[in-house]
Amino acid sequence: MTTTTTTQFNALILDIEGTITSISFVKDELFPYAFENVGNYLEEHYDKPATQIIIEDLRRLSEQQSENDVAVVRIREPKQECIEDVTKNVRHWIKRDKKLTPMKALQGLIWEEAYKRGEVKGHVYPDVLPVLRILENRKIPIYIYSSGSVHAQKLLFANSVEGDMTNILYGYFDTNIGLKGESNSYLKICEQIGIRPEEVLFLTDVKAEASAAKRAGLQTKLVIRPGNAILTQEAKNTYETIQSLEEIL
Ligand SMILES: CSCCC(=O)C(=O)COP(=O)(O)O
Ligand SMILES: [Mg+2]
Repeated sequence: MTTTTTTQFNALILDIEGTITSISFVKDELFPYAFENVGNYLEEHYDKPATQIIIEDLRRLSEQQSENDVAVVRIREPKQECIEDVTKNVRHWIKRDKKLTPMKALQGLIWEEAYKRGEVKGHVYPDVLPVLRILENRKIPIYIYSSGSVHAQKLLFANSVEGDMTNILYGYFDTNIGLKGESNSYLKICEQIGIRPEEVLFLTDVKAEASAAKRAGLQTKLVIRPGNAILTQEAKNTYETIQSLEEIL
Protein backbone atom coordinates (compact mmCIF):
# COMPACT_ATOMS: atom_id res chain seq x y z
CA MET A 1 0.00 0.00 0.00
CA THR A 2 1.48 3.39 -0.96
CA THR A 3 1.34 6.02 1.73
CA THR A 4 1.14 9.63 0.72
CA THR A 5 2.63 12.15 3.08
CA THR A 6 1.21 15.63 3.09
CA THR A 7 2.79 18.63 4.71
CA GLN A 8 0.68 20.89 6.88
CA PHE A 9 1.73 24.02 4.96
CA ASN A 10 1.54 25.23 1.34
CA ALA A 11 4.65 27.45 1.29
CA LEU A 12 7.89 27.58 3.27
CA ILE A 13 9.79 30.76 4.18
CA LEU A 14 13.35 30.27 5.42
CA ASP A 15 15.62 32.54 7.41
CA ILE A 16 19.27 32.04 6.53
CA GLU A 17 21.76 32.66 9.32
CA GLY A 18 21.26 30.20 12.17
CA THR A 19 18.53 28.35 10.28
CA ILE A 20 19.81 26.83 7.02
CA THR A 21 23.29 28.41 7.11
CA SER A 22 25.66 28.32 10.07
CA ILE A 23 26.10 31.44 12.15
CA SER A 24 29.80 30.68 11.97
CA PHE A 25 29.85 31.04 8.17
CA VAL A 26 28.23 34.49 8.39
CA LYS A 27 30.08 35.72 11.49
CA ASP A 28 33.49 34.13 10.86
CA GLU A 29 33.70 34.30 7.05
CA LEU A 30 31.30 36.78 5.48
CA PHE A 31 31.38 39.58 8.03
CA PRO A 32 35.20 39.60 8.47
CA TYR A 33 35.62 39.60 4.68
CA ALA A 34 33.34 42.64 4.39
CA PHE A 35 35.10 44.32 7.36
CA GLU A 36 38.56 43.86 5.80
CA ASN A 37 37.57 44.77 2.25
CA VAL A 38 35.04 47.60 2.53
CA GLY A 39 37.67 50.31 2.05
CA ASN A 40 39.36 48.59 -0.91
CA TYR A 41 35.97 47.94 -2.50
CA LEU A 42 35.01 51.61 -2.26
CA GLU A 43 38.37 52.71 -3.71
CA GLU A 44 37.95 50.36 -6.68
CA HIS A 45 34.24 50.91 -7.38
CA TYR A 46 33.66 54.45 -6.04
CA ASP A 47 32.48 56.01 -9.30
CA LYS A 48 30.04 53.24 -10.24
CA PRO A 49 26.33 54.26 -10.07
CA ALA A 50 25.45 51.33 -7.76
CA THR A 51 28.17 52.39 -5.34
CA GLN A 52 27.13 56.05 -5.42
CA ILE A 53 23.49 55.15 -4.70
CA ILE A 54 24.54 53.12 -1.67
CA ILE A 55 26.89 55.89 -0.47
CA GLU A 56 24.04 58.43 -0.58
CA ASP A 57 21.76 56.01 1.32
CA LEU A 58 24.56 55.50 3.86
CA ARG A 59 25.06 59.29 4.11
CA ARG A 60 21.39 59.77 5.09
CA LEU A 61 21.52 56.79 7.43
CA SER A 62 24.71 58.08 9.09
CA GLU A 63 23.09 61.45 9.78
CA GLN A 64 20.23 59.67 11.56
CA GLN A 65 22.43 57.19 13.43
CA SER A 66 25.00 59.82 14.51
CA GLU A 67 22.30 61.52 16.60
CA ASN A 68 22.17 58.51 18.94
CA ASP A 69 25.57 56.87 18.41
CA VAL A 70 28.74 58.96 18.92
CA ALA A 71 30.78 56.31 17.09
CA VAL A 72 28.90 57.05 13.84
CA VAL A 73 30.33 59.94 11.81
CA ARG A 74 28.60 62.12 9.23
CA ILE A 75 29.97 61.25 5.78
CA ARG A 76 32.06 64.06 4.27
CA GLU A 77 31.87 64.92 0.53
CA PRO A 78 35.45 64.63 -0.84
CA LYS A 79 36.15 61.12 -2.18
CA GLN A 80 38.91 60.09 0.21
CA GLU A 81 37.15 61.49 3.27
CA CYS A 82 33.91 59.85 2.10
CA ILE A 83 35.61 56.45 1.76
CA GLU A 84 37.23 56.90 5.17
CA ASP A 85 33.92 57.80 6.85
CA VAL A 86 31.84 55.08 5.13
CA THR A 87 34.50 52.51 6.03
CA LYS A 88 34.50 53.64 9.68
CA ASN A 89 30.70 53.50 9.98
CA VAL A 90 30.25 50.19 8.12
CA ARG A 91 32.95 48.54 10.24
CA HIS A 92 31.23 49.87 13.38
CA TRP A 93 27.90 48.42 12.26
CA ILE A 94 29.42 45.06 11.23
CA LYS A 95 30.95 44.71 14.71
CA ARG A 96 27.47 45.18 16.16
CA ASP A 97 25.68 42.96 13.61
CA LYS A 98 23.42 45.85 12.63
CA LYS A 99 20.74 44.92 10.10
CA LEU A 100 20.79 48.24 8.17
CA THR A 101 19.50 47.93 4.60
CA PRO A 102 22.09 50.11 2.73
CA MET A 103 24.93 48.54 4.72
CA LYS A 104 23.61 45.08 3.80
CA ALA A 105 23.49 46.17 0.15
CA LEU A 106 27.15 47.20 0.28
CA GLN A 107 28.08 43.92 1.98
CA GLY A 108 26.42 42.05 -0.90
CA LEU A 109 28.50 43.94 -3.47
CA ILE A 110 31.69 43.24 -1.51
CA TRP A 111 30.86 39.53 -1.11
CA GLU A 112 30.20 39.22 -4.86
CA GLU A 113 33.91 39.74 -5.44
CA ALA A 114 34.73 36.95 -2.96
CA TYR A 115 32.28 34.50 -4.54
CA LYS A 116 33.54 35.37 -8.05
CA ARG A 117 37.12 34.64 -7.00
CA GLY A 118 36.02 31.35 -5.41
CA GLU A 119 37.32 32.57 -2.06
CA VAL A 120 33.94 31.86 -0.42
CA LYS A 121 31.29 29.16 -0.80
CA GLY A 122 27.85 29.61 0.72
CA HIS A 123 27.30 27.27 3.66
CA VAL A 124 24.06 25.29 3.95
CA TYR A 125 23.49 22.44 6.39
CA PRO A 126 23.43 18.93 4.84
CA ASP A 127 19.80 18.34 5.78
CA VAL A 128 18.59 21.37 3.77
CA LEU A 129 18.81 20.47 0.07
CA PRO A 130 17.29 16.95 0.37
CA VAL A 131 14.28 18.39 2.21
CA LEU A 132 13.87 21.25 -0.30
CA ARG A 133 13.87 18.65 -3.11
CA ILE A 134 11.08 16.70 -1.36
CA LEU A 135 9.05 19.90 -0.92
CA GLU A 136 9.63 20.79 -4.57
CA ASN A 137 8.23 17.36 -5.56
CA ARG A 138 5.20 18.16 -3.38
CA LYS A 139 4.82 21.47 -5.32
CA ILE A 140 5.46 23.52 -2.18
CA PRO A 141 7.20 26.82 -3.04
CA ILE A 142 10.23 27.83 -0.98
CA TYR A 143 11.17 31.44 -0.23
CA ILE A 144 14.00 33.15 1.62
CA TYR A 145 13.59 36.02 4.06
CA SER A 146 16.89 37.31 5.46
CA SER A 147 18.47 40.52 6.73
CA GLY A 148 21.13 39.88 4.13
CA SER A 149 20.32 41.66 0.87
CA VAL A 150 18.51 39.71 -1.87
CA HIS A 151 21.72 40.12 -3.88
CA ALA A 152 23.75 38.53 -1.05
CA GLN A 153 21.17 35.74 -0.69
CA LYS A 154 21.31 34.86 -4.40
CA LEU A 155 25.15 34.86 -4.27
CA LEU A 156 25.13 32.48 -1.29
CA PHE A 157 22.79 29.97 -2.94
CA ALA A 158 24.28 30.29 -6.44
CA ASN A 159 27.74 29.55 -4.99
CA SER A 160 26.82 27.14 -2.20
CA VAL A 161 28.70 24.09 -0.95
CA GLU A 162 25.85 22.10 -2.61
CA GLY A 163 26.41 23.88 -5.93
CA ASP A 164 23.86 26.24 -7.50
CA MET A 165 20.65 25.97 -5.43
CA THR A 166 18.83 28.97 -6.96
CA ASN A 167 16.69 26.81 -9.24
CA ILE A 168 14.87 25.32 -6.21
CA LEU A 169 14.11 28.69 -4.60
CA TYR A 170 10.96 30.54 -5.70
CA GLY A 171 11.80 34.00 -4.35
CA TYR A 172 13.79 36.16 -1.98
CA PHE A 173 12.92 38.90 0.51
CA ASP A 174 15.16 41.20 2.54
CA THR A 175 14.63 44.22 4.80
CA ASN A 176 13.33 46.25 1.87
CA ILE A 177 9.97 44.51 2.54
CA GLY A 178 10.33 45.45 6.23
CA LEU A 179 12.29 44.53 9.32
CA LYS A 180 12.14 40.89 10.41
CA GLY A 181 10.83 41.83 13.87
CA GLU A 182 7.73 43.47 12.38
CA SER A 183 4.64 41.33 11.72
CA ASN A 184 3.60 43.53 8.80
CA SER A 185 6.68 42.33 6.89
CA TYR A 186 5.29 38.77 6.93
CA LEU A 187 1.82 39.92 5.87
CA LYS A 188 3.37 41.73 2.90
CA ILE A 189 5.40 38.67 1.95
CA CYS A 190 2.34 36.41 2.10
CA GLU A 191 0.41 38.94 -0.01
CA GLN A 192 3.20 38.97 -2.60
CA ILE A 193 3.48 35.18 -2.79
CA GLY A 194 -0.31 34.86 -2.89
CA ILE A 195 -0.67 32.37 -0.04
CA ARG A 196 -2.69 32.87 3.14
CA PRO A 197 -0.49 33.39 6.25
CA GLU A 198 -1.95 30.39 8.04
CA GLU A 199 -0.82 28.16 5.17
CA VAL A 200 2.79 29.39 5.36
CA LEU A 201 5.51 27.92 7.58
CA PHE A 202 8.35 30.26 8.64
CA LEU A 203 11.55 28.82 10.09
CA THR A 204 14.01 30.99 12.00
CA ASP A 205 16.56 30.87 14.83
CA VAL A 206 15.36 34.15 16.35
CA LYS A 207 12.39 34.24 18.77
CA ALA A 208 11.53 37.85 17.95
CA GLU A 209 11.21 36.93 14.27
CA ALA A 210 9.07 33.88 15.06
CA SER A 211 6.90 36.07 17.30
CA ALA A 212 6.38 38.66 14.54
CA ALA A 213 5.52 35.94 12.03
CA LYS A 214 3.13 34.26 14.49
CA ARG A 215 1.36 37.58 15.11
CA ALA A 216 0.87 37.79 11.36
CA GLY A 217 -0.81 34.38 11.43
CA LEU A 218 1.99 32.23 10.00
CA GLN A 219 2.98 28.84 11.31
CA THR A 220 6.41 29.16 12.95
CA LYS A 221 9.08 26.88 14.35
CA LEU A 222 12.40 27.81 15.99
CA VAL A 223 15.50 26.15 14.59
CA ILE A 224 18.32 25.01 16.86
CA ARG A 225 21.75 24.70 15.24
CA PRO A 226 25.29 24.38 16.69
CA GLY A 227 26.56 27.80 17.72
CA ASN A 228 23.12 29.41 17.81
CA ALA A 229 22.15 31.57 20.78
CA ILE A 230 20.61 29.46 23.55
CA LEU A 231 16.81 29.70 23.51
CA THR A 232 15.06 30.71 26.70
CA GLN A 233 12.70 28.21 28.32
CA GLU A 234 9.88 30.62 27.53
CA ALA A 235 10.78 30.48 23.81
CA LYS A 236 10.91 26.68 23.92
CA ASN A 237 7.53 26.61 25.69
CA THR A 238 6.01 28.92 23.11
CA TYR A 239 7.41 27.58 19.84
CA GLU A 240 8.05 24.10 18.55
CA THR A 241 11.80 23.64 18.00
CA ILE A 242 13.53 21.58 15.33
CA GLN A 243 17.18 20.66 14.78
CA SER A 244 16.84 19.54 11.17
CA LEU A 245 14.57 20.47 8.27
CA GLU A 246 13.67 16.77 8.08
CA GLU A 247 11.40 17.41 11.07
CA ILE A 248 9.00 19.55 9.01
CA LEU A 249 8.16 16.76 6.55
C1 LIG B 1 22.67 36.33 2.84
S1 LIG B 1 24.11 35.85 3.65
C2 LIG B 1 24.35 37.18 4.83
C3 LIG B 1 23.30 37.16 5.92
C4 LIG B 1 23.34 38.45 6.70
O1 LIG B 1 23.97 39.42 6.31
C5 LIG B 1 22.61 38.49 7.94
O2 LIG B 1 22.60 39.52 8.61
C6 LIG B 1 21.84 37.25 8.36
O3 LIG B 1 20.61 37.59 8.79
P1 LIG B 1 19.41 36.49 8.82
O4 LIG B 1 18.20 37.37 8.81
O5 LIG B 1 19.50 35.60 7.63
O6 LIG B 1 19.59 35.70 10.11
MG1 LIG C 1 18.84 34.15 11.45
